[in-house]
Amino acid sequence: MIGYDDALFALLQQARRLDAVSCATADALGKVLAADVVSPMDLPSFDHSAMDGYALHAGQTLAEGTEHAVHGSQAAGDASCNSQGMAWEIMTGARLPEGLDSVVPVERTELLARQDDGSPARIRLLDTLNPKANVRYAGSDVAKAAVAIQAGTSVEANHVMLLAALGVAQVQVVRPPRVAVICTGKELQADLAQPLADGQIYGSNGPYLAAAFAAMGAQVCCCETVDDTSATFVAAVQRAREAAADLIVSTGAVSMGRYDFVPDALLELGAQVLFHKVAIRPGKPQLAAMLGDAMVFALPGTPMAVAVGLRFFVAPVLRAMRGQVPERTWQAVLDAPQQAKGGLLHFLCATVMPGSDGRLHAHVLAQQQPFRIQPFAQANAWVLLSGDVPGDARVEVVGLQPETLVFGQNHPAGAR
Ligand SMILES: Nc1nc2c(c(=O)[nH]1)N[C@H]1C(S)=C(S)[C@@H](COP(=O)(O)OP(=O)(O)OC[C@H]3O[C@@H](n4cnc5c(N)ncnc54)[C@H](O)[C@@H]3O)O[C@H]1N2
Ligand code: MOO
Repeated sequence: MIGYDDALFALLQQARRLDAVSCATADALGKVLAADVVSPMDLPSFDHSAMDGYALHAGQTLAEGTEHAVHGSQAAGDASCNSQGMAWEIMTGARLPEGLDSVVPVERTELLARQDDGSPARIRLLDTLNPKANVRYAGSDVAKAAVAIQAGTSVEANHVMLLAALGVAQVQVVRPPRVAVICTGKELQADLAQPLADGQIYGSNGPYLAAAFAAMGAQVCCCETVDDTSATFVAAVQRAREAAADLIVSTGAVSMGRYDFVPDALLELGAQVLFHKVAIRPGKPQLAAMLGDAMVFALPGTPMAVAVGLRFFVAPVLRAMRGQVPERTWQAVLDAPQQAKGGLLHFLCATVMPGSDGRLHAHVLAQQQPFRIQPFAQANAWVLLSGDVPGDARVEVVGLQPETLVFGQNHPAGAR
């Protein structure tokens, strides 16, 4: 049976980079940059004041107590002007008059005389003033032609602020991957508004995958529930191919039972199987294949096998398809010993929080049979284990959702 690392390697070798498309900056949230954003201008674009006060030419330095005639006033939005070698009243954000190199805050001056219109005419410095004091220089944040944001960055609100400041109206982003979701099982009731018939269960894998893919910026082009026959599954796969799905993700019918037809159906369709069964828990019966250009993830139907398949197989492939570097894992200290069957990599739902010692601490949630969904709903992280470990051992952890680098706190404190 193939191990997790080899299975992931086989998948990543098949992952194709998605094309780039142009996108308005305002619509880029959650999309991944396909190319570096090169700054079209200096930011700030001109030298300006960081304080309300007076702009002066300090040269070397201006001594405390020196007096200066004030020639004019410069506010944010005013065009460039020549200082004519005198001091200027200046507002925060205003362009520095030519010939001046420093700003003294108004509260560090004494007003000695006013013009007839009440504007300042003469000031005295209460402190020594050094050149460059309280001036924000052009290009000191981002220089023109410098890389402002790197390709592979997932655009968040902080990036939108920088793009807007640079006047970047359009960015090149990776086109959203198209994903088809096919849930198998005649026991599944896909309509949550309907009562359950005898033997039925509500299908939770389909809504979960649709929500998780939407959160990952993928476009779910089909989401179908089919019965336990190969014919309906094959027809659904063909519809997914006609919809040009990049990924086809099925759940169920991939294990050892009489109705586990997915492996044979995929072979009949001409799929090239990359692996079937991986040394992990949960999710061992997982199968992955190539069907033409489409990657097929045939996940076991058990809900936690689906969650693991998405988090640890599909999500890394999506990152590679978008040109993103592999996600890193974090180290946390376990608060209690854990038993994990040797030879299998175990993925366990946990709450991970920073402790007062500055380290991350992981609490593995109780009752983690793969059919149980409640611990998943209470967790904020996954713990990776490959054998028995004592309490206080350091273990690898990742955020519960793909793309999360920090551990959210979207659960009540009582969940522990
Ligand atoms: N003899 C063996 N039996 C099983 C083995 C094995 O090695 N030998 N492996 C077990 C493991 S591990 C898993 S995981 C499951 C995987 O089975 P399938 O992929 O064939 O999945 P199903 O049998 O169709 O479903 C499993 C389970 O999940 C429920 N399910 C299915 N789809 C959904 C859905 N959309 N929403 C909610 N729940 C769903 C389904 O009703 C079953 O309870 O096989 C073990 N058996
Ligand atoms: O692979 Mo499983 O252990 O029932 O999810």
